[in-house]
Amino acid sequence: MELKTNHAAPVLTDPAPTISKSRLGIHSSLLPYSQQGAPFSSKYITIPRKKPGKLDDVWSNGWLDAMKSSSPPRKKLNKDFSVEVASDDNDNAYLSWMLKHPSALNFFERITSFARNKKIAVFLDYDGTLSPIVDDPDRALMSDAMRDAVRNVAKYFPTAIISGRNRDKVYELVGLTELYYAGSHGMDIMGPVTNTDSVNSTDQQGKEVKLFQPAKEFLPMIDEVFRTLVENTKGIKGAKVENHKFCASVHYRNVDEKNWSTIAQRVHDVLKDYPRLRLTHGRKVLEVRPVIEWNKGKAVEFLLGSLGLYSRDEVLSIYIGDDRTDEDAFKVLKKKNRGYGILVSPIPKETSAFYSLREPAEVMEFLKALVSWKDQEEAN
Ligand SMILES: O=P(O)(O)OC[C@H]1O[C@H](O[C@H]2O[C@H](CO)[C@@H](O)[C@H](O)[C@H]2O)[C@H](O)[C@@H](O)[C@@H]1O
Repeated sequence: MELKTNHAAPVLTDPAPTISKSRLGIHSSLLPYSQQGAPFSSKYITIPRKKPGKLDDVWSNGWLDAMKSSSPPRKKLNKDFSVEVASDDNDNAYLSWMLKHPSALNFFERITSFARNKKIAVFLDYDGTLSPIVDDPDRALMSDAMRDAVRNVAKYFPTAIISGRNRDKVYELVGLTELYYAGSHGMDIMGPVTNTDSVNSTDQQGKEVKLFQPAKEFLPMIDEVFRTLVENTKGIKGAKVENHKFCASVHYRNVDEKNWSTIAQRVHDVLKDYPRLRLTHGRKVLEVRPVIEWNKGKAVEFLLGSLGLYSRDEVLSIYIGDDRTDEDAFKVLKKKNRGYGILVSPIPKETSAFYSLREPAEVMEFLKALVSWKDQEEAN
C-alpha cells in the first residue's frame, strides 16, 4: 500500500495487479545493474549548430508550434477531484498518462524503499516547481512555507537549485545559504567544486566558494545579444528580455498571440548573426544560449561528482522540475540509473521523468514527506 496523502488524487494508490513492473513505479534502473558509470568528467565540447539562415522564417522551423505548446493553460483545480474527473476529458487523459508517470506522492513508499541505506541528493528547478508560474518573472516568489520545506530538506540531504535564471537572481529568490546553486541552465555553478576548471569566488555572505562556468567565454556575446534582443523586441507589447549572464530569455507570455510570429522572427533574425548561439524553448519563453554541450543534466552530474555522491550504489538522486530544460536532467538520471526525475505538470507531457506531481503545492507536500520519512528513519 502506498502512502496516502490528504491531497485529492485518488488514483494509483494500489496499482492494479495487471500493470507491468515499470508501471508499478519500479525504476528498472534501480534494479540490479551490471556496470558502474564512468567517473565524473568535466569535459564539455562545442557542438555545431544547424546552419544559420537556412530557414527563412519561424513557421518553417517549427518555432511557432513549439511556442504554442510551450506552457499548459492555468486551470483552477476543483477540490473534489472525482467531480472534476467526471466533468473534464482532459483529466481522463491525465489519469491515463499517470499510469506511465505515477504520482510521486502516491508512490512515495516505493521511492523511499529504494532510498533505504542510500544517501538522497535533491535537485530542484525553481520556476513552476518551487514557485507558481505567474505573468511577471520578477514576481515569481516562493512562499515561506515552501522555503521552510526546502530548508528542512537541506538539513538531511544535499540539495541544489538548478535554474535557467541568473544564479544571483535565483539565490535572491530562494534565499537559503545552505543550498548549492546552478544558474543559467547549469552553466553557472556555485558549490563545492573540486574541478580544476573552477575558480575561487565569494558568495553573498562573503564566504569563499568555488565557481564553475563552462560558458565563460560567451559572457560578452550574451551581453551583446541581450542588448540586441531588447532593442529588436522593444516595439512588441508585452515582450520582456532577461539577461541570465550565460543565456538570455525572451518572454512572450504577455504578448498578444497574433504577435508571436513577429517576436519569433525577430529572435530568429538576431540568432542568424550568432552561429555559436542556439535557441531552446521554455514555458512561453525563448531561451538563447551557447552551443556547448552543457545543460541541467550535465550540471547534476557535475554536482554529484563535486559532492562525492557519484556512486549509484550509495546515492539516490531526485530531480524535480517542470520545464523542457529539465528533461536533460531527467534523461541523465534515467539513462545512468541514478534515481528519479519527477515532472511537475497538470497536463500530460512527453517526458523522461519517471514520476509526476501536479503543481508546486504537491512538490511541497513531497518535500515534507521526505523530511518526515527521514525523521522516522533516524528515530528507528
Ligand atoms: O529553470 P527555471 O528555474 O524553471 O527557470 C526557467 C525560466 O523561468 C522563468 O520564466 C518562467 O516563469 C515565469 C514566472 O512564473 C513566467 O512568467 C515565464 O513565462 C516562464 O517561462 C524565468 O523568467 C526565465 O528566465 C527562466 O528561463
